[in-house]
Amino acid sequence: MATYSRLPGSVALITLHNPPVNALSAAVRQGIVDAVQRALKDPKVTSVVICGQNGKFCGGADIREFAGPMLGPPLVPMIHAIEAVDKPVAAAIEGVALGGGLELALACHYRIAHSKAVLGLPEVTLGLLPGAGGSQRLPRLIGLTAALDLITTGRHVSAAEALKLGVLDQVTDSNAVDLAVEFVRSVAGQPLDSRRLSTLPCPCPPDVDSLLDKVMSKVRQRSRGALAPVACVRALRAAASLPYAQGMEKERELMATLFNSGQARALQYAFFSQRVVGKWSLPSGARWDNSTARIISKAAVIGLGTMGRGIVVALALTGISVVAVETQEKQLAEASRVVPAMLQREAGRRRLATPPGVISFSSNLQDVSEVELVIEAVFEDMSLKLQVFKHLSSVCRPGTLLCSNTSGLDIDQLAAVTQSPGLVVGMHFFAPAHVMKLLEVVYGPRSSPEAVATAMQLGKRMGKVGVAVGNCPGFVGNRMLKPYLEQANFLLEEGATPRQVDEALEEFGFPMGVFRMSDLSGLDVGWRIRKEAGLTGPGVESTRTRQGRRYSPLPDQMCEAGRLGQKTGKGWYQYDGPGGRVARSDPWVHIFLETYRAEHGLVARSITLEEILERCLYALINEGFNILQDAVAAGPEDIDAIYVFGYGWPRHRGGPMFHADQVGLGRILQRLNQHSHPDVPHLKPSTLLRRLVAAGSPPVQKWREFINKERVHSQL
Ligand SMILES: CC/C=C\CC(=O)SCCNC(=O)CCNC(=O)[C@H](O)C(C)(C)COP(=O)(O)OP(=O)(O)OC[C@H]1O[C@@H](n2cnc3c(N)ncnc32)[C@H](O)[C@@H]1OP(=O)(O)O
Repeated sequence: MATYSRLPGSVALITLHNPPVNALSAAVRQGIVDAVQRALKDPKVTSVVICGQNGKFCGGADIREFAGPMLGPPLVPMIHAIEAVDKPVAAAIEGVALGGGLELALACHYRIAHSKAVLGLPEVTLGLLPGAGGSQRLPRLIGLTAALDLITTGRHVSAAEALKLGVLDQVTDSNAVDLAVEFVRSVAGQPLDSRRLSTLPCPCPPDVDSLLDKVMSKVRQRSRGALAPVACVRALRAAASLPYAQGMEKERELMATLFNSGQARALQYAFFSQRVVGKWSLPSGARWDNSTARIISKAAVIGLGTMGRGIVVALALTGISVVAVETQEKQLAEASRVVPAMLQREAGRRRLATPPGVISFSSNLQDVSEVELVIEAVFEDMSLKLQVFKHLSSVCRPGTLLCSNTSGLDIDQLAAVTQSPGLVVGMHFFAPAHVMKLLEVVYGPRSSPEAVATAMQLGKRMGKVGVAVGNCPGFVGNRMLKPYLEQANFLLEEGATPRQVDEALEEFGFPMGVFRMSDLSGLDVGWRIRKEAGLTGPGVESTRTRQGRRYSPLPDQMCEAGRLGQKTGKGWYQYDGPGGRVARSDPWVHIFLETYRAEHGLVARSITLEEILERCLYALINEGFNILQDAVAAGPEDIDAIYVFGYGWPRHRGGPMFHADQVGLGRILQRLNQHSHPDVPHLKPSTLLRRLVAAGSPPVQKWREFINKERVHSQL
């Protein structure tokens, strides 16, 4: 709702009440409509201030209402009515003015904000555009060029930047509501025509068409199939070329198309998934709201390879003092040189004046004795990690949390060699660790709630999306990746080319197809893991069935030929040289594949894009169902957040489990059955998938409840 009060000196104060962010729900909109009417009718009122309760102006339209029928007064006429008021109206912006919240402020005649406020039109991130006049008013206020940037990226800006851009009239370090009240009193009675943004022309650069074309091609390239950024540019083209009323008509038309698109639903689901994963729970009953996190101020990182360096930077950026340990002198010297530069660069990118944390470098493990938390990031080798954990357990003071950045090794085994297994968890970062948003927090059967809570809290401080997951080989992300990679290799055996597979996946929306990705991360990573698993290496027979399952030796043979990817200048593609980035098809690979097929009596067939997507994605999704069934992930949102934030799954497709829901569980089951083969266990439909289909394919939002019920009745 919204409350109305009259302050001394003829100012009406309208306050939005809808915790936690004063979203514009039906009740709030109704409250605003009523309060504005009251202010208009009251002859003693000469000016109006709109603010939000509890230091938050407004977080925009109530996203939860998008799923249901439209109730209450619509936003657009409400906003028009505010602009039309013949008494000065000011928005007093504290906390946030986002989306519909900023659009409400743009309808006000003046905008005054607290210096800590954050403003923006993030609708594009929800698959929408600023559809309450924002796409037409903002460019009229700050010019087309700046509006294109804010609206197509959805980025949040500080009050200082908003003032510079001209979004705000004044910024204060003290109370924004008091200042706004004082301000509107001082302008009461002054003409308002020039303050109504809908009446102003849109300031455009002379080469407006070429600017719009350039931005359009940039968003198309960046958004890989997302509809909203393209619609945003179209709406801004209308603002630049049409009178306001016609521009609004275009905005309405574009919004209607977006609003009903599957992409908007997927992006809104992704918004809530990100929040759901923060409310973690463990099978033991420990949860985010009944477990206490420790506040870490001093940490250590062991191992300064690529991952370790990124983790050091991520920690230091939060203001934590870091002891960075590397026992190999050459690697230590290089890290001591490179890490401070990385830190400086990242601090600059985040607009921090100086990096807040202090880093000390050491080659001596003894130097971690005083820290509160250690993150081990040594080579992915179990015996080495066990040695490090044993050593840490004796060096660190009692109560120190010991974390491993392993990408899939057994956390419980590591915990077992320490004196306090309850204080051991996995903190699986993604490269580059100071940039990538995902953090898998892996709990073993003995990990304490405090250890999980501390790792999750630390992730949040580092700006990560932390997802608590159970302990199993590969955890969630890499466990699901295995069948995906496997299918991609099988497709090559059957007649596809790396480019064909990659193009299908990139068209789906991945930033990189599986083979380009593999070239980037290095083919030797998987090779080492397969050797450790006894799947390849000296003495292993070169057959296409290993350990009782279909196996493709193709990637092993690539490694044996020295083709390790970008670092060697050759992998599934060829590059300009070692470290080259531009992938070109390589005739060598085509001959290699033909020779391989001939040797194994395989006849290449033509493979459709549909088959590529089905086999790669449905194999991955099927493993997702197995993971839910095994309670390694608490719900589909956890898996989807992992894939969106760590594995390049296109956000406008919500995540693999959301995608399964959109495609239809019955269809996924039917296609898995079709592609299934006795020696490819990954394609055998999961029991959970079968049970969901048998239960009438409930929507993804109901799966958590369904799984819990099935578990109670021991059906899973
Ligand atoms: C005609 C259409 C016109 C306009 C369209 C729109 O306005 S679309 C909405 C545009 N607004 C946004 O995109 C803002 C979304 N919210 C945020 O970015 C953040 O929540 C915010 C406001 C920066 C606060 O961040 P913080 O980290 O402090 O909190 P958190 O994100 O955990 O949110 C707290 C709870 O509030 C819920 N919530 C936030 N915004 C909205 C919203 N606009 N509608 C509904 N609910 C919202 C959020 O889900 C959290 O609730 P929880 O129960 O914990 O999930």
